[in-house]
Amino acid sequence: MSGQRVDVKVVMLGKEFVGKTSLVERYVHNRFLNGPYQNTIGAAFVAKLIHVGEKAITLGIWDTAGSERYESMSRIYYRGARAAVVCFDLTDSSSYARARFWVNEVRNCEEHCKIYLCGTKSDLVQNDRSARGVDYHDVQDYTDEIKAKLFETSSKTGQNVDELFQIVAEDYVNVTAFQVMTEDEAAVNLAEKKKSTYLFSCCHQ
Ligand SMILES: Nc1nc2c(ncn2[C@@H]2O[C@H](COP(=O)(O)OP(=O)(O)OP(=O)(O)O)[C@@H](O)[C@H]2O)c(=O)[nH]1
Repeated sequence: MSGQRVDVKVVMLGKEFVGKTSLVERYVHNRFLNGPYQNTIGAAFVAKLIHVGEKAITLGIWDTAGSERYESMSRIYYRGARAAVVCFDLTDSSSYARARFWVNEVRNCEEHCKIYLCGTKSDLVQNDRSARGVDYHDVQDYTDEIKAKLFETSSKTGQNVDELFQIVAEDYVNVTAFQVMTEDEAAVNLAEKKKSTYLFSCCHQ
């Protein structure tokens, strides 16, 4: 993948063991690795081409290490990101507290980075509702407050995984289209302004 042009930098953030790598594995390779847990060291990069309508764009996904040992390194990876997928494990309330930490970090440092909160391992809470450690409504309220989007995913079953990254890509395309539009509008306004300034100055000479 080296040298590949990336349109959108996406960073995966969240406490260790919440399932960031599994989410990327499911999305990019459509598989769920059942073997023993291996923590990410530093970060891993993968690129994926995705279509939004007629438009093809490449997501460059940085999967960071969740261990607090690598916290300062993770900061390097969200620099310049347009989307942050901030993950927490739906069965583990401490991982939700950690997710809020990352949300604050990103909001303070990257004003153009959109935030997607992702509650992982939804298969575990679907099978056993008492396993849920994070209240859905609390998270939804927080998501609204920070103007983010919320997904509950399972990398095991694949639930909502493609949908999450598709929305990331769509939001990017829409925001870019909006920026182009406003830039075009600004150019028109400027041209209009120049014309009227010219008329004004002609009439008053
Ligand atoms: N049941 C279930 N288990 C999951 C799911 N996603 C991940 N896991 C398991 O959770 C453990 C941690 O998953 P990882 O994807 O390695 O977690 P991570 O967030 O990348 O961890 P770090 O690399 O340490 O930051 C593994 O044992 C996975 O098999 C899921 O959707 N459902």
